[in-house]
Amino acid sequence: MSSPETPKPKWLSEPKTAAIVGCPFSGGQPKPGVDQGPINLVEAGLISQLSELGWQVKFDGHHQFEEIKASDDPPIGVLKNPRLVSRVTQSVAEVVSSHVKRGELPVTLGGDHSLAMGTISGTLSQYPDACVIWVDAHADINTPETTDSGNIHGMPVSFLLGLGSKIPEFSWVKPLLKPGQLVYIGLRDVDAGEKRILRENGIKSFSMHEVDKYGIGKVVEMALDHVNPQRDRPIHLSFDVDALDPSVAPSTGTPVRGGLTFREGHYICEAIYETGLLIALDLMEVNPSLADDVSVQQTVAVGCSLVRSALGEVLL
Ligand SMILES: NC(=[NH2+])NCCC[C@H](N)C(=O)O
Ligand SMILES: [Mn+2]
Ligand SMILES: [Mn+2]
Repeated sequence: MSSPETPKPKWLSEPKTAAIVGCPFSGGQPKPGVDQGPINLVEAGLISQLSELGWQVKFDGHHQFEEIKASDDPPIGVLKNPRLVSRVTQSVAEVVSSHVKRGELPVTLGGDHSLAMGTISGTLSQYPDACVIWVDAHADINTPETTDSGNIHGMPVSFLLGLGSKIPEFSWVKPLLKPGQLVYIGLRDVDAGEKRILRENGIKSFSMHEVDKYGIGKVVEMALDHVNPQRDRPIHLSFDVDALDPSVAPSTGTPVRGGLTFREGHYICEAIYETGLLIALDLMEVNPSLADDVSVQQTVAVGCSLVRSALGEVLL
């Protein structure tokens, strides 16, 4: 493959360093267990796997988030666990920002996808014109007005874009993301209100329909052409493991059939690595308490291999 041609990353320091940000957090959705995702990914050997790829790996342990008792965190409107999600994602934003600032590549392991409110805020605070490639079955762009579930993992993108009513609890989230900086791949379960938001804001998305129609190679190229036409902007890749088909990654909270194959998921990561522009990576929504042991192992292994692909593992 093309490892010799991979451009030297302009934004990463030498020796190239990956900073693992383990986020055992489940407050953005109702199913327990997703907080164990990062613990399982690290136990499966992710750190040594990345070292073998030639990265210095920094891991300061999984983040300990302050706890807020459910009774102290009643819903704000329909938003569930709002204070907890706000405080956790704010602290994640600070950690990610400090790694990006030092030229380290933060690899944030979720945990649920509300965490991306923090990771992307952190990246954009250092590189305001970075682009975001969001790989997911879902658009996670509900506002407090459109959400049916009240689960904040279905809303981080709208907060980052500054859409919807302003919730004082989340006033730390600055609307740093502009619609043209964002592109989706893998969508197939998008709520009616979200479809309207995507349309009204002209947000580019490649659903599974386009993946079927054009093939993943062309889709990634078109996605990059949209957010990064000159291939000169840093990239934040936010990968929700439920983008993969449930037959590939069964242990996740909101599986949707008809997803990316094993290779399509890895191809996205490989192609983004090849740009030499990746500065931050999220791997979210691995939930080891859902499904049987074999499925859990399979999902954790796929999670590790997606991260390896994004950090330069090649087939040949
Ligand atoms: N990160 C995820 N898995 N999000 C699923 C979101 C599902 C649904 N659209 C909601 O807003 O509740
Ligand atoms: Mn999802
Ligand atoms: Mn998601």
